[in-house]
Amino acid sequence: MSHQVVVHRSPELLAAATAARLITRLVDVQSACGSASLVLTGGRTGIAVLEQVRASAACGAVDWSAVDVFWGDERFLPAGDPERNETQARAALLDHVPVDPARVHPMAPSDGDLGDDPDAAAAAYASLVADRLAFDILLLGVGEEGHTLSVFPTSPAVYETERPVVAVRDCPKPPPTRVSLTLAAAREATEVWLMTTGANKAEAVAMALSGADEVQLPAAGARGRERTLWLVDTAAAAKVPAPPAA
Ligand SMILES: O=C(O)[C@H](O)[C@@H](O)[C@H](O)[C@H](O)COP(=O)(O)O
Repeated sequence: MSHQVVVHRSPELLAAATAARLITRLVDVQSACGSASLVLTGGRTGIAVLEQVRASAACGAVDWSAVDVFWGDERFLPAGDPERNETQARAALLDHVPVDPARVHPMAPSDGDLGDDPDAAAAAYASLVADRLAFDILLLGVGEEGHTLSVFPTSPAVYETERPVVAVRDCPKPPPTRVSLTLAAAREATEVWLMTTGANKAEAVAMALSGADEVQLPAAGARGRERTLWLVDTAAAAKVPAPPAA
């Protein structure tokens, strides 16, 4: 399965163009299937795209009541904590579109019914998504050292092949405790979109697109069943090897 790379001239253009792409893709999937499943991520780029979806004149073209919303990973913090990916996604988009609350599936907070137990939160989410992993679109960010979701190089999570969702501890990117889909679970998605900007990501992007091993560069293991799309700005694309001359 090859991957597609789309380069935008700036982070702002990447966010706006990816938002337009996401709206169009959701509309197309809903036209064919009536509903759509979307997995959100955290991080600056992921949230900026959601903000641009909300700002788009085409936002209302999506039947938001027929979108099933999931998260690829979550910071294991109390409900409403401003650092939670859910909190940021709600502020950026979900609180401003008519989603069906029953179809929005956040990962458990650290102060919820499951208690301060990330393993229990991971097991509960694994049960929820077990037979729903064929997500239509799974959005991902990419870290400087090549992490994606909350799967970091050489971490226990990167070796996980049985469970679709795991607890992550001692995460190099704060906060240290998280809940995350595994790469194997992410690969069940129909389309995986990796979105990142900035010169500090150029090395990770180039390594991922040059066949790096997923243990050392987890983003390299993020592939969709039908499509893997890298959405980057010029700075993040700076070290991507030029395609061979036709
Ligand atoms: O919870 C998180 O932080 C994200 O899941 C993480 O994987 C993020 O997407 C990357 O670290 C990129 O973040 P930036 O887009 O802010 O660089």
